[in-house]
Amino acid sequence: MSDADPAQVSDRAVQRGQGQVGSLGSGNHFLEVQAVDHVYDEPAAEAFGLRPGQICVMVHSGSRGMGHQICTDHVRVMERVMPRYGINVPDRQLACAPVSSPEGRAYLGAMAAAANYARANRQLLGEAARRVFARVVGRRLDLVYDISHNLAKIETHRVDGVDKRLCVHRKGATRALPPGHPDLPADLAGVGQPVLIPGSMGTPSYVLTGVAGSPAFASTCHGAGRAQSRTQAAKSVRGKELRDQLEAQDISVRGASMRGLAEETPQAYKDVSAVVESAEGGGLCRRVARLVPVGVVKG
Ligand SMILES: Nc1nc2c(ncn2[C@@H]2O[C@H](COP(=O)(O)O)[C@@H](O)[C@H]2O)c(=O)[nH]1
Ligand SMILES: [Mn+2]
Repeated sequence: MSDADPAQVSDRAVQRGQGQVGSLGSGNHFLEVQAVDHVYDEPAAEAFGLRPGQICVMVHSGSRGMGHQICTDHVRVMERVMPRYGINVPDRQLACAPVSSPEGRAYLGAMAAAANYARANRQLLGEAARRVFARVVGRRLDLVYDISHNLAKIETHRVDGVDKRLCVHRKGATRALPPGHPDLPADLAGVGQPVLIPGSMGTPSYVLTGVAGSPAFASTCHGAGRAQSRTQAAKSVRGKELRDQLEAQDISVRGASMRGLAEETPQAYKDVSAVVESAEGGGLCRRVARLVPVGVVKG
């Protein structure tokens, strides 16, 4: 993102980022080998380079400790300056300042820097996957799309017939540009932006595309979303038992810890197919392909 302002990133954040670049991270982050098991829209799938039976790699990772530190640093600043702007919030996590204020601009600049770091991080993870695929199966991996989520960006949207500059904050959400959007590269102009909605390590994930007339500022959900807390999930199953169950369904699982695996049990997530159907029904996006897990690495 060209509006990144590295001067707004603290030394502590840089330090945390330096040690982690090229790593997956724990929790819901993953690198998953998947197979395309259903295509809903052949022309769109073809434009994205997807076909039935094809093997893909989906990577979910972000700005790691650097992003976390940036958030901590700037929330602290926001808390301090809120009274100056007459802002009162019920929870400190909602601490904020006007977008155009020095504090608001500083945070947006730091957040854009974190988004660039996250992209570099995913490029390294993608490159590692490419090298393994080239060495082991002699095949190339081509990029379908790389997109951030949990990000605020300044964008232009038409509101009541007038173009407006808005700060669009996508939390638990991702961008879904419709066909013909000026920010799309030429090869995607006729189809729209590829949208990735992962499910869980034991259920399908989806590739969708943005649609015209979205009522959500060209946004949709990013993922099925949790149905159970990590504690509830870890109480419901043991990591080893879960890994055996998934292996019995021909899904290979590698995780940094058994407790971490249990916290990520598929039952801890909502039914991704139902979530995707409602997003499509709500006019936010359109299904292109369904992918099923073959092997998953959890950090
Ligand atoms: N295909 C997989 N999907 C997974 C896995 N672990 C979590 N998830 C899904 O990803 C999203 C992440 O969304 P976020 O907004 O919380 O970052 C989450 O909601 C799940 O639906 C996995 O191992 N494989
Ligand atoms: Mn995420």
